[in-house]
Amino acid sequence: MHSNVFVGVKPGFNYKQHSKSSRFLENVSTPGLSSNYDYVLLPITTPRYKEIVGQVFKEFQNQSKQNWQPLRVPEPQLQDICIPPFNINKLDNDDTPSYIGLLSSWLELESRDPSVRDLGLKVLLNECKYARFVGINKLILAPPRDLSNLQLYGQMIYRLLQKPIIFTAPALTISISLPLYEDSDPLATWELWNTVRKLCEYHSSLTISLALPRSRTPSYVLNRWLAEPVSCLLVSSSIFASNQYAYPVLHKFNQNLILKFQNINGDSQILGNELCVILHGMEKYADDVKGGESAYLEYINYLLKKGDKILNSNGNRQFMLQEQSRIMPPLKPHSDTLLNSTYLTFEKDLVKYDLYESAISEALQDVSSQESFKRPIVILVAGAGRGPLVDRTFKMISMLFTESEVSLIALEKNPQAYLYLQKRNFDCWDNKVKLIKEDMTKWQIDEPPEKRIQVDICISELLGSFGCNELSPECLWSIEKYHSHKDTIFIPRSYSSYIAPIFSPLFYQKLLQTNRSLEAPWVVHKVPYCILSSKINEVWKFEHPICENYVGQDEDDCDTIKFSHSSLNEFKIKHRGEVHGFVGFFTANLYNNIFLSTLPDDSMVRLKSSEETSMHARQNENLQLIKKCHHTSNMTSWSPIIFPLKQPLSFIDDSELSVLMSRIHSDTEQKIWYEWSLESFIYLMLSNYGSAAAATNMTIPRSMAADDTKILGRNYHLSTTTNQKLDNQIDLDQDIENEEEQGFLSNLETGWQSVQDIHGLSETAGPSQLSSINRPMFDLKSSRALDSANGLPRHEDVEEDAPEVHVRVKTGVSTLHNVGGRAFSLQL
Ligand SMILES: C[S@@+](CC[C@H](N)C(=O)[O-])C[C@H]1O[C@@H](n2cnc3c(N)ncnc32)[C@H](O)[C@@H]1O
Repeated sequence: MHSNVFVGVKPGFNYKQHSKSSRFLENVSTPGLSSNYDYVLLPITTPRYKEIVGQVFKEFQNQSKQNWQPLRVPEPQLQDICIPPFNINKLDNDDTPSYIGLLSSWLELESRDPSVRDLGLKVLLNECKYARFVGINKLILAPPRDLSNLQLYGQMIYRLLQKPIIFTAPALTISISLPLYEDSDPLATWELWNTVRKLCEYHSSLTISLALPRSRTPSYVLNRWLAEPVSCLLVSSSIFASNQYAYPVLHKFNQNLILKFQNINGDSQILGNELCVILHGMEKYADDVKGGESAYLEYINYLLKKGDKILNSNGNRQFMLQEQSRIMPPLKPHSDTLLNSTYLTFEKDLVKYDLYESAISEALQDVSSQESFKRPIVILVAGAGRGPLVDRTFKMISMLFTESEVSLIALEKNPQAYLYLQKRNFDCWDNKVKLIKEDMTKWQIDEPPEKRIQVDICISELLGSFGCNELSPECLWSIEKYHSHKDTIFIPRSYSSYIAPIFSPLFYQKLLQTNRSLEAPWVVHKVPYCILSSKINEVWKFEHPICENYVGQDEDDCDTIKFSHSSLNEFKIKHRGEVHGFVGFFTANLYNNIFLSTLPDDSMVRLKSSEETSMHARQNENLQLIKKCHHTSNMTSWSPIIFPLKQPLSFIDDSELSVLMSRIHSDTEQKIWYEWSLESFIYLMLSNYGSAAAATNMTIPRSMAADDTKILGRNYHLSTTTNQKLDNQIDLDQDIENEEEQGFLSNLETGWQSVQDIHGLSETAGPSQLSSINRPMFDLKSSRALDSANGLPRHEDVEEDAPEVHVRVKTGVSTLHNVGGRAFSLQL
């Protein structure tokens, strides 16, 4: 099995020499290595094309002073192209590498001069046309140079994406190259990308190529990128260290970073987006490392193979299953008839049934030891499906009881599943199971109470991805009301639902693209998302029997009270971002200490406390019920559910999100549904309160502290190679064996340098024809007058000794989603 990550190289060559000799670059690509890589990254056009276009543009400018004419940009000629117009369509078994194209980086798509922008777009179109002709489908584009014009850049990209040359199948992918992060502001490059992507309305042909950093990536930055459509990882030879044998190796944090992308690659294939690791600059240090240029390639191939092995190991069942990523509507087993194939999928999850078996066994033992239970003990499997829980119960009963001591009933409303049960009863259970084809909410309800069957143990699995979303509470209430006594045991005896705000651009993009409702919950399988909060909140809990918990309630109100819940949840979020919705999980207590959990591993969960506890909790933070939870190991039955937001909501550093989640049970409308909404806040510390202008000592979130149009790092800001432990830093080194490193080969290169190298920007002058000679590339200076030490307004601007007031300021609010169940509801 292979993780499907490809390897690409950008060969080192001299553009000028190339343009003179007009040899195609494939002939100068590194000889003898082609079997080790799948792609060659090459510019579409040569510097000669730039010169010709520049000349045409000058003439256009001169001419249009007298007589305006539309700008005509010539298409590249044979001498202007780097990739040959032949031998491109590969045969299936051919392993000659394919091409990834580099679009011209000298264009100024964000220029304030409309004719410069127009020129840029026309050149890009010419290059895309040629790329399509030769069968290239992935093209890398340089980021904007000047962030103050980011909207203009985004506008040009969007115009390009609207052209049939891009979207006609097979669609071209335009991938913007960016450093994975910047030391000075780790989320700045993500923010740049996020702005462009939003301007382009989450266009599915727009992806990113990330230049790997030299230093350890903070985990919150990496997690953000792992949820994005990353098509290429750009690996500069300068980020390699050399091991004790002088071979080039990557630092462990970058090995692990590649492994994480490798793991998620299948998930990002929701876009058909395959990941490619592109090596560049190998020629630079070829003489300094053992094995020369090929050593880099061998190393990357070795790393990816090693990654495949780790991901295919026994502990990673999900990866082995290699299932396609999917977004599905939640099942409605109460009102719909499930398919045979759906049952088959349920039944593959042996872990779940093993846990049920343990719970059943413990419950049976408890019951058998209690005098209060009359014989025969009546056991009901409510919603038996094709019988996996009946199987397990039958097995336990046979071990613990004689035939006359127990009566086993399997109740199922699905007529086809019922046929299956009949066959199994005959084949496997000696016809000893009493089968009932009935809806459990209607079962014997019209019979006089003394004629209704009373059950001692009720076993069910009516749980959805959010716990209560397959109407387990309502269905089991019927059993409780009509068929239980005070000692009836319910398996599960309780289940809780949880939510957390998430960032999931791919999920949002897919819903937009496929015209699916942004107001309905969706079950997502292998769709990357990133939980934004440090905690996951329990929103409500159902316990069986239900009525014990409602002693003293008016019987008439009972249904509504039991099944409707509203929960207001607060989430603190440290780093700025974008919320696309809320992910939902559940845990269930089957019996005694036996639990199922779909919560992610190592999640910190804030448990729902009673009103009384939460009052104390407010007074004393330590009383908060926080617990570390894990996913039930290797349990595959449930994928998370996502409650989307119609409009993603942006928030800044140190924000607080307040989320309303409601479960509404309406007897009059005979349905249940969920509604949700969101508000965002920040806290400000104001002094001289009352004087609106005097906001001092503000706890300014980093994203506000600098002029947000110019927040990226300086002109090739030099990253420090410190290994200092940042908050939230990843430390994934445990499972990678130790490799001796003897320091980096060069100390001077950053992600920006890598992006510059990829586009050949260090070798060419700036776009001289377009009046920007000697201007720094990516001139992303911060412009606001800030105290350089702490990013706050300068001290002289701040009034001292003013009284301080903490203010909670609302920064955003969403609409209420799925009002009245208009997009999604469950029929009773
Ligand atoms: C999630 S499936 C589980 C089936 C089975 N226990 C298993 O583990 O494969 C839920 C089953 O309950 C049945 N079901 C749901 N609501 C029901 C109801 N009100 N009355 C009877 N059966 C119901 C469905 O038809 C389905 O077969």
